[in-house]
Amino acid sequence: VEYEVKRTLIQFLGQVSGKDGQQNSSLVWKQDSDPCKGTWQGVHCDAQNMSIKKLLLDNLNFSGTLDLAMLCNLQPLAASLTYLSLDGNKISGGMASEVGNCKQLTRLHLSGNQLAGDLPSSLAMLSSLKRLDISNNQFSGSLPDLYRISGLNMFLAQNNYLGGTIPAFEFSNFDQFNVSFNNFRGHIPNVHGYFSADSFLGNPELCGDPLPKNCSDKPMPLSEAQTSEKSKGASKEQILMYSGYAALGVIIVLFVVLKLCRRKKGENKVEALNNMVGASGGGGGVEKPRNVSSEYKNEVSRSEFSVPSESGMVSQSLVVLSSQTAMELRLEDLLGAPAELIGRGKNGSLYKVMLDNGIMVVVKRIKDWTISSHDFKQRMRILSQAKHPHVLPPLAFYSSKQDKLLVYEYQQNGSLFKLLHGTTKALDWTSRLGIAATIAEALAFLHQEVGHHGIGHGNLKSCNILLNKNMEACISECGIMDMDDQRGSAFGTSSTDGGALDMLKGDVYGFGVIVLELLTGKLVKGNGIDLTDWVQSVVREEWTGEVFDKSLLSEYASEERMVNLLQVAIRCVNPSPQVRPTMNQVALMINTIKEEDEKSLIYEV
Ligand SMILES: Nc1ncnc2c1ncn2[C@@H]1O[C@H](COP(=O)(O)OP(=O)(O)OP(=O)(O)O)[C@@H](O)[C@H]1O
Repeated sequence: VEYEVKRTLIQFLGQVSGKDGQQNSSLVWKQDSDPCKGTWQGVHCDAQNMSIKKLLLDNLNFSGTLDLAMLCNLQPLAASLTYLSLDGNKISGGMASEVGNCKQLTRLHLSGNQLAGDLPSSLAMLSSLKRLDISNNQFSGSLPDLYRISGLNMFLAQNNYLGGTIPAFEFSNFDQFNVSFNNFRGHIPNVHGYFSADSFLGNPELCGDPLPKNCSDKPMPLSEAQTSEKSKGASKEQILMYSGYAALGVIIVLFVVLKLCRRKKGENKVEALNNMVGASGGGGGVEKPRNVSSEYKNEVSRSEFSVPSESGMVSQSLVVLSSQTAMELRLEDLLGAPAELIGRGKNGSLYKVMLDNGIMVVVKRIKDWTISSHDFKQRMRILSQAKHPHVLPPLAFYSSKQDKLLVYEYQQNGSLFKLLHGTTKALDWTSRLGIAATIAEALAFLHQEVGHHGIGHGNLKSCNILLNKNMEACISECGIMDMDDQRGSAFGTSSTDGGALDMLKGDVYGFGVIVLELLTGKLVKGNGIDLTDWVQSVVREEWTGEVFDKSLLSEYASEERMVNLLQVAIRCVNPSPQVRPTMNQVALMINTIKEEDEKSLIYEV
């Protein structure tokens, strides 16, 4: 291999690894050795002509900058390199236009880095390219003409800030295609059924099949509305149309006021969701939807739908996360539907909303959460991807500076809190143990899937454990509370520690308290007594038997296994977060108890 090629590769490695020109400790690329003799890790050569074919440098914790110009400007290298992979590092910088010189590239994998800036138009000149993965970066701007690359069969660009419209790709050529969670807008070109909504979700201004959002319902973005009006001026037709709208608006306002007044009647505290978002939209940013079917919706969306984002320029709308749900959920549907306030916690308010199509959802409104829209969007994306049968996913969300709305499916069987402390028949031991095992497993899953993103549940308590239609426990409202907001002392975490680990250990504490509720049947704060303190003091006095719910003892449930479960709970609520087990360990311990319980039942039968 030529001296110049080796020198360039060593320089490239120095830059991209972020070791200030020094070699990454795990890789030994030396000028006096030959990259094609197997000593340069990550370098693969063409055995016949000893040219560099592949650079595979995934997950090496690189934190430098990407200099594609350096690689692709060196003719002998550009002429042989077919595969460049740098997935899963922390590389910053952008994609230099010189990438277009690496004409032999068939695979370019840059996923999971911090690359930013526009994609160069020269990318579309890589006519041999088959697989392009730029997902999970911070790329922005519009897509180059990638549809021109006839052999491209994988394009992954999810989780960036890419915008503009999606060009008419020949989707039948692709086995993978994903542009979800970007800022793409407009009509999705015909995918001919090759890809589902999952490939396009999380682009608030994108519409059409396979997304549930019809393009005809799409509100015109404020910026576009403003510029088009400014540039063209109002035509006669427009003036007529707007005065028509105004007259219609007055009628609709009267109609809505009348309707709301009627609805106010009765004991139920019914509120219209549009009022609540109206508060946040007070800052301005009124925008007219192009074509909304009913008059009522038209009014609602006209006055409340569009709330300016932080930038004040781009309109915000509901981001639908779940393609499974058959409903065409739109913000105006939510705002127009009757909403009943069913909870007002420290996190925000909760509304039960009956949609036009008869589906019941709940909308959690969180006010003044200091998370940026971008971080919130990322968080929602991550959470929506952590799918588990016992974790209730958000169906959709909406974000403005003051308000965050989260939509969940309504669970008609209520919460574990109600089940334990309400008036219904007491739960038996097997059901309680089953619930503990289910929650432990679901929470362990959540921690494993999203914990490394610094996300945990954050507010685990028995009213956030809901019972689905099969009466199985599901964890709800995951990840919508920051550690900073958490009840530090109650969760036994010090606010100074912070960080993801604390969040997870806070969840372990919350879980421990739920198990104590299951075992004792007592409220967490009943008559001013803290359940955790009470249990610990009773156990210290060696009166453990006194802790358990009397109805369990009379059932002749195994006290031994109840004590085992109690011990797990006590470990979870240890005042020192570091000493608490992980949720994975907890799930294993509880499963063992459950298995023993099941065995004993079989034995008894
Ligand atoms: N998806 C849902 N379906 C049915 N009931 C729900 C749903 N989500 C929450 N609830 C119930 O609605 C009530 C109010 O919920 P809310 O989240 O406002 O209370 P909270 O959890 O105490 O508040 P916070 O989360 O702010 O601490 C609770 O009893 C809860 O169990």
